[in-house]
Amino acid sequence: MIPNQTESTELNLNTLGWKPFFQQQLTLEQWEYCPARVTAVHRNRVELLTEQGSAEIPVLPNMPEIAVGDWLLLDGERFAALLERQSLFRRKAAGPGLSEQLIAANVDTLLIVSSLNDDFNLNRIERYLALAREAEVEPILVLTKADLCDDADELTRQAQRLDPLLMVEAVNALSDEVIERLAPWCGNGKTLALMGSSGVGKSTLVNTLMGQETLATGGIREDDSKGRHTTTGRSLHRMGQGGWLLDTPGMRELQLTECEQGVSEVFSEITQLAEQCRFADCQHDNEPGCAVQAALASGELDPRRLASYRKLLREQAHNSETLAQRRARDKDLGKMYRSVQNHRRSQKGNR
Ligand SMILES: Nc1nc2c(ncn2[C@@H]2O[C@H](COP(=O)(O)OP(=O)(O)OP(=O)(O)O)[C@@H](O)[C@H]2O)c(=O)[nH]1
Ligand SMILES: [Zn+2]
Repeated sequence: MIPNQTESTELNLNTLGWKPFFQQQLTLEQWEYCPARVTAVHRNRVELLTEQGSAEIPVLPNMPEIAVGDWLLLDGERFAALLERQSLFRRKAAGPGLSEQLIAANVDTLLIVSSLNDDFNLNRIERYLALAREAEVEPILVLTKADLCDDADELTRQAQRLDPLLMVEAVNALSDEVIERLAPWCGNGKTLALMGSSGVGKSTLVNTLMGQETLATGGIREDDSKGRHTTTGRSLHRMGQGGWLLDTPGMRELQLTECEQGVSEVFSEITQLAEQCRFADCQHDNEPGCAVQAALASGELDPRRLASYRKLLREQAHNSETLAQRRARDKDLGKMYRSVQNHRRSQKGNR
């Protein structure tokens, strides 16, 4: 594969998103290997970027499952190791097989995109926040269509109340001002992903953030020889300011699976109250000594928050059920194999 000119001249480990977290994982002998960032995962090959430019390796049966954004080590042109991930988005795979699907690895920041028109919905924002927390990625809330909204300030305040530490940016996604507002998360080596429902302005944001670089690197879409738009296989795109935009269809429509921890973190005030309930298994309905009900009664806790918390817990439980069941089965099977092996070993020993 011929390396793209722009890329090969600008790429180094820092611009690719390499961090001390990855460096620290290397064993002495691995210092000789070449670190490579995964830009696309296909059924039988993985596309990569190294300091030397684009590369490709085949997917072999003995390799671990690889996600876009992963860091690999190459021994020459061969896969040598997958480095531990700093963050990971995953979901239950579609179809009859109940396996997990890796969506995106080593994302630094998740842009939660929500528009300030009819789409504005605190419960939905909370769902995305739970996904970000579960994946251990810093969320930034981007409220689009500020130019079309009369009460942008009030809605921004409502969103900010979800979490005083959350970065909230109300923007016009069509304007270049966005580039400056989001610059802290788009710089050299930073990896960004975005999530949000249909029509909120995700593509618009992507186009604005990609800027001229879209043309320089091939970007999200390329014209084929007949002038038609074709989507390239690559899911990791260089932004105008040097960062990377990780954009896969799976990322945009991620569901809550096995997200209990993430949900608890987003609703930390409820989790903390629940610890003060008299009964450890309190359902916060009519039990005596329920701190959650007491906080509702005193006005300290917003009833919307409790309803949203319960809904998200139910949702994630429903989506995870089959996965959890499958895991339990695997565990039982593992136990059986081990006990059979132990039995065989002890029989051999007796001979
Ligand atoms: N005035 C204004 N229009 C916007 C803004 N953001 C998006 N739009 C418009 O809203 C429409 C939908 O935006 P898209 O970027 O296609 O939305 P999307 O989230 O990518 O939608 P899907 O592709 O369905 O997921 C387009 O017509 C945009 O031009 C904004 O901040 N201000
Ligand atoms: Zn309670």
